[in-house]
Parts: sequence; structure tokens; C-alpha cells
Amino acid sequence: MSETAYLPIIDLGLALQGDYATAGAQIGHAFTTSGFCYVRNHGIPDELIERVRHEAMDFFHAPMEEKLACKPKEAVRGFNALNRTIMYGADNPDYKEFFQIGLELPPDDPAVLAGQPLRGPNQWPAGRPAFRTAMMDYFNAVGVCGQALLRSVACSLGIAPDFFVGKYDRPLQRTQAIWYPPHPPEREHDQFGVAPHTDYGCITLLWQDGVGGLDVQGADGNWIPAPPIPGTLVINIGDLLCRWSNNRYHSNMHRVTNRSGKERLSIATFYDPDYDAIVDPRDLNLPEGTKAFFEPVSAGDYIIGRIRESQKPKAEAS
Ligand SMILES: O=C(O)CCC(=O)C(=O)O
Ligand SMILES: [Fe+2]
Repeated sequence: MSETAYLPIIDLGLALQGDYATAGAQIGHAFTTSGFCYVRNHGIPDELIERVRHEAMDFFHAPMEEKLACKPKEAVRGFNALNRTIMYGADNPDYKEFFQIGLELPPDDPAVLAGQPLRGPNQWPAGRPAFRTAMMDYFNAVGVCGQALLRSVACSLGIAPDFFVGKYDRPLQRTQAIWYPPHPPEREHDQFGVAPHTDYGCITLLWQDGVGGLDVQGADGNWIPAPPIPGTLVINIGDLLCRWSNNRYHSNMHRVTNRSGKERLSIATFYDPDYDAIVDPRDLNLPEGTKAFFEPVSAGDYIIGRIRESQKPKAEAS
């Protein structure tokens, strides 16, 4: 393991070959402290990342009418314009555009027919087959990395390595290409690309381009930069895994500001379990004599509740 100033860089090579102990111990340490780490040897080919970057930039540079033609039917899939989401407590909506995909299910899938939130066919822009292929290839590749991470996490908690991945048959994985225009100069003082927040789900895998702008909150409340490091992904946990771990793991505040004067691209994957996966801390090897702080909750109900909250205007948000 090597370190940046604050966040560890963990090698995932062995975990991707089925040996989770070393990465598990390091990830466990990172998640009980800052809640963040970098991973290298994550298994996603550079060529694939470059393909997504290129195709996504091309899409974000397209005319707004083309992008809006694949805006989400129900909030979560397709293109989301600037100012679409607001983080709890923030004064302004986030200054970003994003294109989001999830597990590709046909319209006649029972979960889709039943109207299960977060399910459905993806909303692809017309005439961009290379964008579609790149996003789907990335979606699949980042899922493999996510599974190695979850097995390592299970190892660090002393539970069966497949405990989490056994609840990822039809995961609520959401992968977003996120485009941050430079902040308008007159709004530099109060505009965020993403306002300070914690993620909602279990584990987030983030690729960022070379521009920078992601900060993580330190234990003293100060903001610590999480700069781009070539060949790595940034990994952090969300509130659902914090809850599942009975607060042993820490889902930490982070934010994005883009004061570079340049556009910035990131690819965030929220790697979350099946809709009906029951998140109950009692299943996670609670230390002797420790009480569970949380009641069981279904992963899907929890996550869609949090997403809907983030899309309410501030006055309505609780
Ligand atoms: O784009 C980034 O660097 C981070 C984005 C993020 O934190 C989020 O979308 O939850
Ligand atoms: Fe986040």
C-alpha cells in the first residue's frame, strides 16, 4: 500500500485473482477511518476508459435538443441537465450534467411491469451506438471490480466472502458519466459541481479525468483534495453500507468544485445490491455484546427514497 497525503492507494490485483485478505485488511482500515481510498490494478482497461471518455465528451458537446431527447422518464435513466439535483441542505442545485444507465432490462421484465423504481430500459441517445457500447462495456467491467471490492469488504468484516455479492443478482448499479462545465465566475463563491454530501448506497467507484476538484472531508472538518492519480479509481462507501456495518464503516462527506476554468469529466458508479436485498446489521458479524443501531430495510426502498429527496426543490426537502 502507498499513500497520497491522506488517502491510501490499495492494490486490487490479488483480489481480482481471488485473494481478498490483503486488500480486505487495507480497505477495512480505510473504511473505518476516512471512508475513502484509491485502488490501482482495478482491472478496467485504459482503452475502455478512454473510449467512454471520448464518447461521453462527444455526447455532452452535442446540441441540448439531442441530449434532452433522452431525458429520464422516471428521474434516473438517461440525460439530466444542469441544476437537476440538489444536495440536502445546499443553497444551489449542482452544476453538472450527467448521463445515467442501469441494469438493462426489457420492458416486459416483471420488475419493470410492476413499476419497481430504478428499473427499466436505458434511455439511449439516437445515432450514438459507440457511446452505448462504451457505456455498457464500462458498466460490466466496473461491476467486476465492484465484486472484488465487496468480497474484500466481506473478508474485512469476518463474514463469508460471497455475503454481499450473493445479494447482487440484479444489482441497482447506476453508472453516470458526469460533465462539469467550469463554474461561472460570478458564482464561484457559492456554486458546487456537487455540493457536500454522502453517497446513498453501498460502494462508489469513481474514475476522474486529470482536472481535479473532488474534496473529502477530514476528521477536523477541513476539506482534503482527492486529486486525480493516473491508473486509479477513487472508492468510497455510502450510507447504506455504513448502516449495514452498524456504523463501523464511515460514509464520508465529499464535494466537487470546478474552478479550473476547464470542463471536467468523471464516471461514477454506485454499486448497489438487489432491490429486495435486506440490509440488516445483525447479519454482519456484530461484535459480541453490540446492539444493532438500525432496523432492517430493503436496499431499493432506501436508495429510491434518498434519490427522490435529492430531486426536491429546497423548500420541500426535509
Ligand atoms: O465527480 C466526482 O468526482 C464525484 C461525484 C460524486 O460525488 C457523486 O456524484 O456522488
Ligand atoms: Fe458522491
